[in-house]
Amino acid sequence: MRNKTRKTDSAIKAGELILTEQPFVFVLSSKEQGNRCDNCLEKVKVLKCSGCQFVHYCGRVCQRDAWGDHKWECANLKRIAPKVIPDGARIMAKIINRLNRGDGHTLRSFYSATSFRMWKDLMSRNYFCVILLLVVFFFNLLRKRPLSMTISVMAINSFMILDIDMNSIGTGIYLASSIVDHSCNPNAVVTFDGKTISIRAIRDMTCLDWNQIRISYIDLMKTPYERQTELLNNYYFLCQCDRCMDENQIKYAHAAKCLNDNCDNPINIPWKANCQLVRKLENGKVNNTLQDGSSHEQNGVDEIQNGGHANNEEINNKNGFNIGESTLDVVKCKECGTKFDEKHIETFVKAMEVTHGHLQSMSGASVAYVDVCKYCLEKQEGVLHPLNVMHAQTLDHAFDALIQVQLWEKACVYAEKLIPCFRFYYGDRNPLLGLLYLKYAKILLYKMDLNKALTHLKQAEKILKMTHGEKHPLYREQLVPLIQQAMIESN
Ligand SMILES: C[S@@+](CC[C@H](N)C(=O)[O-])C[C@H]1O[C@@H](n2cnc3c(N)ncnc32)[C@H](O)[C@@H]1O
Repeated sequence: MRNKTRKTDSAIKAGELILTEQPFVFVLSSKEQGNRCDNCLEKVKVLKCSGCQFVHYCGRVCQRDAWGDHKWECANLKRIAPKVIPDGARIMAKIINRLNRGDGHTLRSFYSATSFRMWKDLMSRNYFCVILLLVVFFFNLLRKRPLSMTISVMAINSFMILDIDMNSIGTGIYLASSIVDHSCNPNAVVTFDGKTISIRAIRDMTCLDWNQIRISYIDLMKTPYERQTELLNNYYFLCQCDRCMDENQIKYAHAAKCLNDNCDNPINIPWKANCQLVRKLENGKVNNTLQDGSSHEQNGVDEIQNGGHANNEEINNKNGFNIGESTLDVVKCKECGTKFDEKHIETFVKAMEVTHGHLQSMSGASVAYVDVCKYCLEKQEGVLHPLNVMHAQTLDHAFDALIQVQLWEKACVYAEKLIPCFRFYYGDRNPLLGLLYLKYAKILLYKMDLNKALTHLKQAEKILKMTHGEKHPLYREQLVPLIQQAMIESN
């Protein structure tokens, strides 16, 4: 596959496209079956394949385009009843089909004019991770090495395909793009137009060195510890990026608001036994610093094998960590000296516990609940720091839920509070921040608050031009017409 690549020897400006590529294999999520075309992933009227009665296409062009891959799948799908096929199984079958056709050793996907990756490169490069994964998860389940190897490579190298609103609609393996490592403070971003992946720089670079390019593999609005755990569990490395090690990220993540209204210093109150905010490596070992300042050390390998969970009770007992005792009566703002008494601490702990419970119950749900979010936000008001990650997550859910039920006024209030949180957790050059500005501006436009709408549309333009490029449908078909509308209406 001759991808659109970029020269490696000249400087790169933020916003430049550095790679665009078609997938080696991909699948549309089963939850999207019947809503989107299985080939171009467009959300349009679709018709079922008359052969397998499972996949849907928007028309003859896509059906013909997909036939090379679907032919084999179609014949096999016909034999399955009921047709409930997990996405993982479907993509796995597609990989096996490609490998049987010999594409694993022949299909080259270029990330520069002369350098490329093939499926077999993924198998060998991720060898350590694959072996680890085999030992931990699959050893007893899958004794056929080639099959389990394929599953491991698939897990580590797959990309979630996102729609225009950054919702997941499928999974794809992109051979060249899979060269890129992770950072929670990335210098490049991934976007999709249908199934086409694009990687753009979001920082200026002196040249294109693929060893230095970093994208984010995960949602960044989490504590460093949660991000590290997710990366450890799914990608088998301990993230030590500057954002994970940033004291500010750790300080604000679970912070209380200072009782002094004129002080915005984050206050750290231990709210949950054994709650960790970051994993640190010291002398090759993971040092889990607890929120109360005490710490314990663990061997990095042990940490990986246990997924970071196995020793929780043991740590708890060892440290004798107990909320409600000595640590709590000394909570005092380091900036202004304001003291927290037992009642304030109890209110904070309660707000954190309530929020934690509700966020967990909403995390798997496809929609957030307005009343639940409002209840949590009332408990958080004046208690949690405005940049506390759980406050940010609640606001995020609340904003989406309010848009669903068209409660525009309240949505605007939450959007205002959400913007600084997005900047803090996602950074200033993140597609989600651009989208937030766009969604907020749409509401402002509807409310005829034209000047403010235009200001926010300009913010969205600045970010989305860099992350998506001017040719992307989000920029061309959504943002530009809204800017034109706002300009015409405000004149
Ligand atoms: C999709 S691959 C990325 C490319 C990989 N470095 C390669 O050459 O194939 C994902 C794997 O790369 C490694 N990786 C990615 N980001 C990393 C980081 N920040 N630190 C350490 N290892 C990382 C992990 O082993 C992870 O499972």
